[in-house]
Amino acid sequence: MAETVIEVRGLRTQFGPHVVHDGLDLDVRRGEILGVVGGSGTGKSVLLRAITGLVTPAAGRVRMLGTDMQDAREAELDALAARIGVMFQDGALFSSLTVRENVETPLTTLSHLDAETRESLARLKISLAGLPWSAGDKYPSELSGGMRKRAGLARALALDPEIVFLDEPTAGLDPIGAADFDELIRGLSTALGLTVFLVTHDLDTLYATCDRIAVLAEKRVLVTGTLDDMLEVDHPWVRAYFQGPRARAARGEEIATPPADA
Ligand SMILES: Nc1ncnc2c1ncn2[C@@H]1O[C@H](COP(=O)(O)OP(=O)(O)OP(=O)(O)O)[C@@H](O)[C@H]1O
Repeated sequence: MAETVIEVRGLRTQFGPHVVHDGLDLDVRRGEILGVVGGSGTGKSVLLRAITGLVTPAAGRVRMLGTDMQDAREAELDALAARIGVMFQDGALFSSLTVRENVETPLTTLSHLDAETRESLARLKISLAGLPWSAGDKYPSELSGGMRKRAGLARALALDPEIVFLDEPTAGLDPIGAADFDELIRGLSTALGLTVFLVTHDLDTLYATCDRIAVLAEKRVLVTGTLDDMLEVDHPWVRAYFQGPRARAARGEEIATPPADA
């Protein structure tokens, strides 16, 4: 079995009295695309932020790429940060910088790179994310939503990460743009051996890209498994989500239409 690159044990996160996760365990394996799903407010984004060190857990442990994050020194956390990439829901680009400058930002941490090499690497990542060369000279406000997402992905890929975290990458995209993005993620994962932690509500994305699914409910990871495994899970939310009409459509099953005179 593939190496575990993220190991979460007994995670508790809370904001004041509001407990989001309690006793949450999760393993992510090298090279897989793990889809993280759950109802609105179940803590998918907070889990992504807790694993990437942007939210401090109230209890529990996160071990990523061999580093115990709660015991690590600052230098170790910096080294770890260079091995992961994060794409936030809105792209989180700096509006006053061009796309190229945005993608160059993480590269400035590599002091041995001169400006010309930084620019070439940024351009490479921009085209890897499926954007035309010319997009590098544009400001985020000059791009469509789909292009902004690709720019966010290019920035997440800037440092050749081993793991990328994607928070609802297809939200707000039209179905064709979303399908293109799914293909891009799958292609990058295969070509680069990337591990992908993918938070999504999008059933089509799950079916098109994910190797495994983790379902968040009741403050923890309720179940993990393949999409086929999800059909066997006897839990009201899991049943409604994976056996509802949208899931059936995503699987390509025919949906029975009521007779005209019904
Ligand atoms: N910085 C914060 N301060 C206080 N509460 C927060 C903060 N961030 C998130 N929360 C709360 O934590 C809970 C989980 O939020 P999160 O954004 O992770 O949900 P989600 O599962 O990603 O939801 P959605 O599917 O709607 O995006 C919510 O109740 C949210 O209000």
